Amino acid sequence: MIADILYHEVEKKGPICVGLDTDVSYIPKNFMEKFNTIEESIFRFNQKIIDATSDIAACFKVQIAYYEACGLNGLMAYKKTLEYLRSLKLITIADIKRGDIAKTAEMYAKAHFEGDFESDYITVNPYMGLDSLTPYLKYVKENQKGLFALIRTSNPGAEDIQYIEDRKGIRVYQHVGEKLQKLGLDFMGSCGYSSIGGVVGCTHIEEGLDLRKKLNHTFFLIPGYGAQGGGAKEAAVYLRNGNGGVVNSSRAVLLAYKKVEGGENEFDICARNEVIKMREEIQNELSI
Ligand SMILES: O=c1ccn([C@@H]2O[C@H](COP(=O)(O)O)[C@@H](O)[C@H]2O)c(=O)[nH]1
Repeated sequence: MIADILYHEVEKKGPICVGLDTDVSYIPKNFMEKFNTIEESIFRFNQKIIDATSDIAACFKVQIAYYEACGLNGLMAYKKTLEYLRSLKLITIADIKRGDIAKTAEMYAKAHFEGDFESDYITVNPYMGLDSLTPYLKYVKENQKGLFALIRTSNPGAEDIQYIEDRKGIRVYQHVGEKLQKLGLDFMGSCGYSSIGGVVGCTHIEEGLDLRKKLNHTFFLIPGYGAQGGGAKEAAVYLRNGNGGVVNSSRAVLLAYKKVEGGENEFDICARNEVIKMREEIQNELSI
């Protein structure tokens, strides 16, 4: 099960997921100019970030929107980035947030679990219902693939729909989390977590405590660190003995060089230092 592989990566390296949300405007000008195409600039930038962090990051999340925004050039960079990560046996999460009727989901599964854009995990939006997840499950069972399904997202507007309560005061996201955990019981790894994971933002500490307690077999992908205001305190509540989740940071890592004088010439080292700092902050919080 992919959950076991990710669990062991976290054990070895700590719970950090590096987010490769590579907006071309983040690439330092002098680096960008070394290459003839946007595709090559994006890919080579990612490659430097990956090489600088692969020993301290449990996994890498590639957010497809940043690549789609650059058209075919971007998608080529996306494909090459995933291939590079997989060639180094690093765990990949394709942040594609798909959600559609089962027949269409079948095509999304084929597109992102096989072929040009193959990834270990993909993110899905389960708010269309559990039938929209069914086509992915055969890949989870037979091909060591995994899902991270949205539960309680990190954005302020998460409250608009995810906080709607039933008559007993139970919120929509709590129902979603419980349904996903139940579905995940058929895909349990020996580590005690399922390959059907959940996305929970580290921007709200109270929800974190409750979710960690109730969803004891759900491995979490935890965005919201850094640029969205989440910190070690909020992220740590989702972890158990330092495991059971990976904390994503994208902008704070990719743009770390902007905080250092002359940093654009060593953006990869700045990214590495940011990951080390983040890992230390979370570890300190866990040891309190
Ligand atoms: O609830 C969610 C779900 C996904 N994301 C994604 O995570 C990263 C966050 O990027 P930062 O730059 O570290 O803020 C981004 O790819 C989002 O699409 C999320 O933020 N919240």
